[in-house]
Amino acid sequence: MLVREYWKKSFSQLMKLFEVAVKCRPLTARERGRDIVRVHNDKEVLVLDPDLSKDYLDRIQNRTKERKYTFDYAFGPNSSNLDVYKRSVRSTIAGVVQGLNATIFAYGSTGSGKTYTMVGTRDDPGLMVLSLNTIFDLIEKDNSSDNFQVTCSYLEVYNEVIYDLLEKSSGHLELREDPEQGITVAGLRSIKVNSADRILELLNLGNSRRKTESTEVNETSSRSHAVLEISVTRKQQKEYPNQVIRGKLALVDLAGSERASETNSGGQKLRDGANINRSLLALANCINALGKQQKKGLAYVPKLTRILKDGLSGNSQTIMIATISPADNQYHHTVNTLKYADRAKEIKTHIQESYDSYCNYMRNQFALQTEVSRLRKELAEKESQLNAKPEKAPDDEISWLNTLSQETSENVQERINLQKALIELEETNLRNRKELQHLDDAIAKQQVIENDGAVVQALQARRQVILDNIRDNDELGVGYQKEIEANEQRRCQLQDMIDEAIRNNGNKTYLGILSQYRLLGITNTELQFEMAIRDQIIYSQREAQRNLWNLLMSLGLNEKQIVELGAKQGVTVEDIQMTTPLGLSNTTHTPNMTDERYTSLTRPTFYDQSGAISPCFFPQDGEFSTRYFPVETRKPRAFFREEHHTSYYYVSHGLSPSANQQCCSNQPSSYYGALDQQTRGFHNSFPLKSHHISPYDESGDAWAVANRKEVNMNSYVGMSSTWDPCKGMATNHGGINQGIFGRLPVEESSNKVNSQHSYTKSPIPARPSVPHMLPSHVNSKFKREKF
Ligand SMILES: Nc1ncnc2c1ncn2[C@@H]1O[C@H](COP(=O)(O)OP(=O)(O)OP(=O)(O)O)[C@@H](O)[C@H]1O
Repeated sequence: MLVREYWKKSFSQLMKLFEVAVKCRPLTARERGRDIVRVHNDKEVLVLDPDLSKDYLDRIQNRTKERKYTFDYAFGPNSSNLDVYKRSVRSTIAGVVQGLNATIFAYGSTGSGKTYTMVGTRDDPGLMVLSLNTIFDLIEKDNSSDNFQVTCSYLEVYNEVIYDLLEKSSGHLELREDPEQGITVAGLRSIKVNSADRILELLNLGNSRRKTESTEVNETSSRSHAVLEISVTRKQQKEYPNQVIRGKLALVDLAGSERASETNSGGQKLRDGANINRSLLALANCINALGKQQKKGLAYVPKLTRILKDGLSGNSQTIMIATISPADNQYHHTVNTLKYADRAKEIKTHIQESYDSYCNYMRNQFALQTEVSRLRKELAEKESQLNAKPEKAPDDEISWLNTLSQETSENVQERINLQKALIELEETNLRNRKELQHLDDAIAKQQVIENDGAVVQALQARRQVILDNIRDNDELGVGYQKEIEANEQRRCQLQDMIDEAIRNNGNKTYLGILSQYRLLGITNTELQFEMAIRDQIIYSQREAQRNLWNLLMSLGLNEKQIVELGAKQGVTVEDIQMTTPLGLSNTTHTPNMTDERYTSLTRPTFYDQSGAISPCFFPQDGEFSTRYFPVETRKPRAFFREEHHTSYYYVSHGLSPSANQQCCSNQPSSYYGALDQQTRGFHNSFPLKSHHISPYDESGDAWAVANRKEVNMNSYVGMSSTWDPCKGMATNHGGINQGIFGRLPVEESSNKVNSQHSYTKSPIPARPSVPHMLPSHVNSKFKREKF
């Protein structure tokens, strides 16, 4: 398959960029405990309460410690490494041969089976060996006549020091930032491999050099993170002769995720534990920033995160294999691992968000690059003309022009880089501030409700790291700002020189192009920057609006009172959920606030299973649908859009979105795509997978539920005119289609969306907070002039 086609295909599989699999190992011969883990439907993991004495009453009153989670894949104790590989990993490996990056890492507490899963045994080879087998198979079957080279390196990170596991007595290795290759480990041995046969041997050799300790939980517990990197270099012969494509696959066997205190360690081991956890925390942050560029100025980025940067960012595919033990005495570790893996599912949302901005960014970049290369070509032509006719332009003049052209080009490039860095910094800071708010919420919730000292301490430590990052980023931003000012000064000087030369020199065309080139470069950069700032301002204003709502509600006012109070002052107060559809509708849409469901703490927001607010939904009413599809019909349909997203969900009962015609069946249909105001059409839409009539359809009305797996795992989008999905009962919405975006409960048989954590049952404690302001170092020129 051509690389281009592969990319097209892989974009459609974008939502598979991050997947979570859980693998439960069998009880070992030494373990005498009870098996408390059950795997259902290849996706669900049920952890039973280790306390057998809990009775039926405890169970129905939800007092047991039984926990249930759903993942992309779940494997029980009878699954072999090959089973795990075939279902969850194999499809990813094909991408590596086509030049994509992928990271597969095993996460779990000590003794849960990480090394077994990654390395395996002769009878049950692990993911490292199986992946290499596939790579060689694919290369053998490739009929493109391209040349391939496969190399492996194997390193460990122990206490923030890097060692080469393929070297007998490796010293400490250093990380280097290479402008072409990104982050590299200086002096790391990279072995050319021609077949997968040797790899298990090499891995075993490497593993025997890993730092292991006997902890209370595991006799030979790995105290380090081990990274096997397989690099596939493909030299193309036909499509783009001699173009080299590199795909990297990182297979990571992390150190045990248990807390230092849990392994009963002290001294050196305690320090190991701290470093292991620091790396894990950073890895989690890095994964959370998936799809983003490397963020500048983070206070400290641990080695493991830096090493894995390429494989965790951009459009790399990442698979997390969470390993658990079925033993009852491992209950806490098992639940902690599953909770962490469950949280990792949120990463998909980030990917979607960053993909949208990534697409915009790529479009701008492409336009800019095309323009720049056109002008470069013109410049080169003019230069060759000048060289060909030296009598018309003396040598010193040509060299002066060359220098001027070179400096102009550097000045433009520097400006682009600085603006890009500043934008990235702003994005990092926004994310940091958002996380800070979440942490404040979580700390408040812990202090008020659950009062778990250890959790509060961990949250506060994380809070401090974020605060440090914000401070460092602010300082860095001021530095960038100064560099931009210097760049601007140089730009003015260069412009003066060009203007002067145009006035005095006959070679006007050349200088004119140079000037145009410089101007276009700057204009493009500024446009890009302006767009990013605009996005940020819109985002910040929404945040500020939300914060103000929280603030007002924490003072004991409910929404109705706030709206009335505003009306008395002649101020129109918009609902917190309200977001004007960008350029699509001028009418203000406000949900019916007199509805008795919307009392002060019961916002029409859904909460996910951890109690955090799930991505906001954006309801659109029937009027909006009619605007786009004026054909009179009784079939309800609705469009809705998530906040900060430009694409819309279309949900209908038996109506196609494109032709506004009856679908072949009377099933609920749901699509994801873009609305066009001009043509009033729904473009580039694609149907959402496996929509089905669910138990929510009880009302007999059009409550369509679409599995949004491609977009955000486990989230569902739907609509109804007479059905309240939160209460699980029929209700009267006065004929208005209600757009809902939420998560399904674990038990699909329940007929409520998110019944366990619906807004009526778990309100998030009110938190006084101040509106978020733009960081002070945002380019003040844009702030003043444009907004
Ligand atoms: N699927 C499995 N089938 C049989 N035995 C297994 C399986 N998974 C793990 N084991 C056994 O469980 C024990 C612990 O496994 P392993 O060393 O892989 O754990 P680990 O998570 O890497 O631990 P640590 O973090 O302490 O290094 C080993 O004896 C291993 O052989």
